[in-house]
Amino acid sequence: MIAENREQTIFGHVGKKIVTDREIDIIARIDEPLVVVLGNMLSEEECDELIRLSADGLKRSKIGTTREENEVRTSSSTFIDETENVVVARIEKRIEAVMNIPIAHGEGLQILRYTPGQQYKAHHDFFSAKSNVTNNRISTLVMYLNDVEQGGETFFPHLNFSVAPRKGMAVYFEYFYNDPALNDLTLHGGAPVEIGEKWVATQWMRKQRVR
Ligand SMILES: O=C(O)CCC(=O)C(=O)O
Ligand SMILES: [Fe+2]
Repeated sequence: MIAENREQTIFGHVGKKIVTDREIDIIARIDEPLVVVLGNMLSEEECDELIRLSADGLKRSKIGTTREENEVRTSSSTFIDETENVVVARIEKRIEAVMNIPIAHGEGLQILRYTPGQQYKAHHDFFSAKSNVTNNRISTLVMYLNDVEQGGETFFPHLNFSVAPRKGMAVYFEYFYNDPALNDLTLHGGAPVEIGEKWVATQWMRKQRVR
């Protein structure tokens, strides 16, 4: 498809950098659906702080609206609700700038921890039409909080694309296109961790504010 015919995106950044309180690098992008690999999203200290804050709250992940334990995602997860924390507040400001949406549209940062063998099978982050969710998700930022020795890539099977986790880096994608086929192409998952652990922080944004 030629550029002029592209659908409008939420992420408005062009060029090599996004200047926030940090200079974030735009390392790679696929244009439709938009998938962007970002460098220097978080400092090492910020990654460590998010892991530290979540350590107490981690429990086996619950997914979907039924909150049943499920084999689609075998990692442990917790939501960070410490919005008072200065590090969390600073990161949320930066996320707003990168995702180009007020943080009030966000569900709160979710921290996931995968141990060897754990994975998140291919899924969409938006809820299907038949789920009757009115305020659906529209975009995702997955931030890598540590280096994984082997495995744990975020993969997009329809795009033949995958991102290897690297501490401080992130992958952004959006699925608010008029053309449902483009949204469907954002199918993605977290490949099984083979050696080491994998920690990520995910921010999902909704069409309307939630807080
Ligand atoms: O762990 C990953 O690489 C992907 C995480 C993910 O898909 C999500 O949190 O929605
Ligand atoms: Fe996801």
